[in-house]
Amino acid sequence: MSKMTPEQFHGVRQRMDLIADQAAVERAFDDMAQAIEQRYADKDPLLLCVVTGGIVTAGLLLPRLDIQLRLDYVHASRYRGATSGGELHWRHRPSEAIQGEHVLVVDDIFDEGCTMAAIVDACVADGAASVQSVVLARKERAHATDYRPDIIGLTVPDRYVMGYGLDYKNYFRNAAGIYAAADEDV
Ligand SMILES: O=P(O)(O)OC[C@H]1O[C@H](OP(=O)(O)OP(=O)(O)O)[C@H](O)[C@@H]1O
Ligand SMILES: Nc1nc2[nH]cnc2c(=O)[nH]1
Repeated sequence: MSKMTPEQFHGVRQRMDLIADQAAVERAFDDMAQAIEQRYADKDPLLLCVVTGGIVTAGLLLPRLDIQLRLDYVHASRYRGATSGGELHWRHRPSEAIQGEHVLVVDDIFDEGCTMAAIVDACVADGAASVQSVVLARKERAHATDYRPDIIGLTVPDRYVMGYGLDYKNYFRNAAGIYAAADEDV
């Protein structure tokens, strides 16, 4: 995994713009959790975290959910440390575990939408009883698919965003807010 120098890291941090502060993001998580509880109270869903970016979203949702549920993960990535997407690479697809389940796919962002659409299609192909999705953020842009997530925390501008699990060149996933990279850094 490639590294940034401290000078590069601090430069990106100084230039980035705040999109949603910690309080706004935490409120979005409360709303997402409420929507999930309403849909899945009696369904014993299988939450499917999309690694890596979805880890923080799943981790902040789980303790807010007071319902019977289980957790598994898929690992599918298009960006792989870059700021524009490419082909989807599957690294973990738990096909057998998905058969007959009410699956809720959990990810950090719906941008072009290709990643989520492909994961949802894969779950259907693997025999899920139902498949819905939740994302922390949806980008305000035209998407490359007709598929839309069922539950969306925040809408963010069409800029490269980071924080709360979203990376910039593998860094900033731990930022406690959602930030947009400056044009010169994208
Ligand atoms: O809507 P799309 O344009 O398809 O992009 C969304 C995907 O991009 C990011 O993953 P990425 O491929 O960067 O991998 P990561 O989870 O390791 O960050 C993000 O976590 C979503 O899964
Ligand atoms: N970190 C990050 N990952 C993405 N994947 C697709 N779009 C984005 C984005 O704006 N930021």
